[in-house]
Amino acid sequence: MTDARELIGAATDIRKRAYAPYSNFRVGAALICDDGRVFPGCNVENAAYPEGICAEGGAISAMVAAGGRCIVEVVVCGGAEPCPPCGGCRQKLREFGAADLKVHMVDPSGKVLITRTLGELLPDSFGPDNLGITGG
Ligand SMILES: O=c1ccn([C@H]2C[C@H](O)[C@@H](CO)O2)c(=O)[nH]1
Ligand SMILES: [Zn+2]
Repeated sequence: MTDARELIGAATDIRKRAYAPYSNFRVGAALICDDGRVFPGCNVENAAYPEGICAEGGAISAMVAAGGRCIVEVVVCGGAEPCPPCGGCRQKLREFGAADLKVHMVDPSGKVLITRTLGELLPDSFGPDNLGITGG
């Protein structure tokens, strides 16, 4: 894993900032860009439930706002059990990550529970290349 400790630490730390009063399920995520920068995000729920955003979405937004376009590794931290990215987040990751992008699911102590590639999580995916777009 690339910069394992930094990426895992960023995900477990940001999880503490999660705003999850409705589900009480805190999630932290951190991704590392091809330029080495790390972007964390946490879930932010809303009284209008569907308006809540996932931790991964927050991290992706932070990356894009900072000019990043290529994700090389991701860590997601939920509870004691592995927290697999939801379907929507898998698709969002697909926009900026290749099929061999590693997604590590860790517990709050930082222990890696499961590692999957994005290709395993989202096989036969639809991405920018399907629209003839190679980079944004
Ligand atoms: O990978 C995941 C899975 C769930 N959640 C959030 C959404 C919601 O706030 C809470 C319960 O589903 O967890 C994430 O942030 N990332
Ligand atoms: Zn999600």
